[in-house]
Amino acid sequence: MKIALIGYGKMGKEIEKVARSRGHEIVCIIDINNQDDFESEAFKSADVAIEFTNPMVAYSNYMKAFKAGVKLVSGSTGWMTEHGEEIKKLCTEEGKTLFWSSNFSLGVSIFSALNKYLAKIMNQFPAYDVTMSETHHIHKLDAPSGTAITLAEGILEKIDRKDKWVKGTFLAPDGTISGTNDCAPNELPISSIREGEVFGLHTIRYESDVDTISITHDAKSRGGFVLGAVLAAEYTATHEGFLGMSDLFPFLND
Ligand SMILES: NC(=O)C1=CN([C@@H]2O[C@H](COP(=O)(O)OP(=O)(O)OC[C@H]3O[C@@H](n4cnc5c(N)ncnc54)[C@H](OP(=O)(O)O)[C@@H]3O)[C@@H](O)[C@H]2O)C=CC1
Ligand SMILES: O=C(O)C1=N[C@H](C(=O)O)C[C@H](O)C1
Repeated sequence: MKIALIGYGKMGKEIEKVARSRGHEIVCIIDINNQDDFESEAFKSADVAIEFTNPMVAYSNYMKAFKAGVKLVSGSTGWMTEHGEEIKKLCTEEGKTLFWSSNFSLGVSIFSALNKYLAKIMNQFPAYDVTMSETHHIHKLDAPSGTAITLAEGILEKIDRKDKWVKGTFLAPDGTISGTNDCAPNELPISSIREGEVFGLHTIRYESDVDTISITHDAKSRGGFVLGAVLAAEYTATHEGFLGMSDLFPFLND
């Protein structure tokens, strides 16, 4: 399969290696300095482009790839709130294709199914309140993480006494703390910590007066995200529309 890369940072570079090791050809690499290449024949020849950039530029990259007629896989986070509905509509009603996930790892897909199952149980036990926390490396631009937002949406779907997630405390790389976890009973706070080179740590915690139940996913490397993105590209080559992990792993759907 012919793959183009958009964004050649931490994820883009690892995806290149895994894609080549699975027999794919990298036909074009677009980074911040060669934006004209969206119009190149090499880019247009790709079966799929894999995009990992940042919250500010992801949307405009999608528009450029759609214009070039190239299907997309993207893991960029932080753009959904502003442009999510428009992009979904372009894919469901106007023939464009984007496979997007806030987290491409199989482990997080399993964790996400477990999260929803636990939330469904905890809906019956109001003595427990739920909070979330996520920890990532100091270079990360968005907070809360895209994964934390997706997990929070899974909880809100199942727990009737919660109807919105809110930003909780934020521990910045320089050690300063801002924000608060004090919130209304209907709100689910997500704390964010930025330290060192942490790949991605997500915890969901249910707490009563007498005990705590918590579940955690801890990424040991970027390997899971990278393999998942390449598997998603292989899937996207033969599928259309707005795609996600529930298409790739339908057996995990509830
Ligand atoms: N869904 C998932 O499983 C995962 C998602 N992510 C998300 O993916 C994104 C990228 O992560 P990561 O690779 O770690 O980030 P990096 O900052 O390491 O890489 C991003 C790259 O994109 C480049 N870039 C900036 N602007 C443009 C542009 N307009 N067009 C093309 N390239 C551009 C950057 O260049 P420069 O440095 O010069 O600005 C940089 O090389 C983030 O949003 C992160 O949250 C990350 C891991 C897993
Ligand atoms: O920026 C990262 O590194 C990651 N971003 C994604 C997110 O925002 O959830 C996925 C993963 O946790 C790594």
